[in-house]
Amino acid sequence: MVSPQLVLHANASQLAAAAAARLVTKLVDLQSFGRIPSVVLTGGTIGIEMLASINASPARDAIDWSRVDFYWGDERFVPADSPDRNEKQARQALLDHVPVNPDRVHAMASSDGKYGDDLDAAAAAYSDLVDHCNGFDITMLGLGPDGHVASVFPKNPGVYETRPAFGVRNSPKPPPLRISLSLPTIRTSDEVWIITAGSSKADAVALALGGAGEIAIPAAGATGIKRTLWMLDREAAVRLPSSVLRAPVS
Ligand SMILES: O=C(O)[C@H](O)[C@@H](O)[C@H](O)[C@H](O)COP(=O)(O)O
Repeated sequence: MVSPQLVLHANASQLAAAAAARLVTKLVDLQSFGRIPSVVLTGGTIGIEMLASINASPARDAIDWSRVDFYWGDERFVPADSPDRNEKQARQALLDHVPVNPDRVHAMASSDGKYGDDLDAAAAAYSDLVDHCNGFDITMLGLGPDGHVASVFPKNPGVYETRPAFGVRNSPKPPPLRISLSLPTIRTSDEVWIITAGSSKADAVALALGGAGEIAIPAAGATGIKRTLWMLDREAAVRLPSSVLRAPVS
């Protein structure tokens, strides 16, 4: 397992802009080799701000958006038009403003979609979809103050999940019903980027990078095959020992 790489930024808006620039560059690079990149998007404040930053970037149109496969790390199991939907927020921030191929936007079902309110059927369908894609190029994740990534919460049954995707009930973070990729599936990604800002995340960052196990801190188990990249702002990094803070702050 590759050791995590740490990049620090001065504040949340610089972090979102830097993550956006990094994703644009990565997608252009992968497409220059004739690849159709598969990217796992995240919900959450920074995750959506990053997408909006891509949309505002002049480099946005350097990407052939019709040749990118989009997945989600998790989704709230609510009606499609709910403002809580990660998909809706991602579309508003970026996906509805670029010429994506609708067949390559692989959203997790909503509670008023094809599977109705059957959370387990909706999760099983996403499991089947993910089973047939051979891993991801980049999985982006936000981080909760409790160390959750996607909707894998500490000491919750989800930390033991081995299915590609699963239903979450009683999520500690509202809304209660969700679909999430499991940690083993996140680990099929070539690169995992954990992008987080703010002092409320500092303890979780320090525990995840300080050797905590994934049952207590699921972020500790969010690793990529080739790269695990932690992109932080100063506040989220404040509990890290100086020995870890080798990366220059931008
Ligand atoms: O659906 C979700 O809620 C997210 O996927 C979740 O994993 C999020 O990324 C973290 O909770 C961080 O969220 P914030 O950046 O808003 O704190």
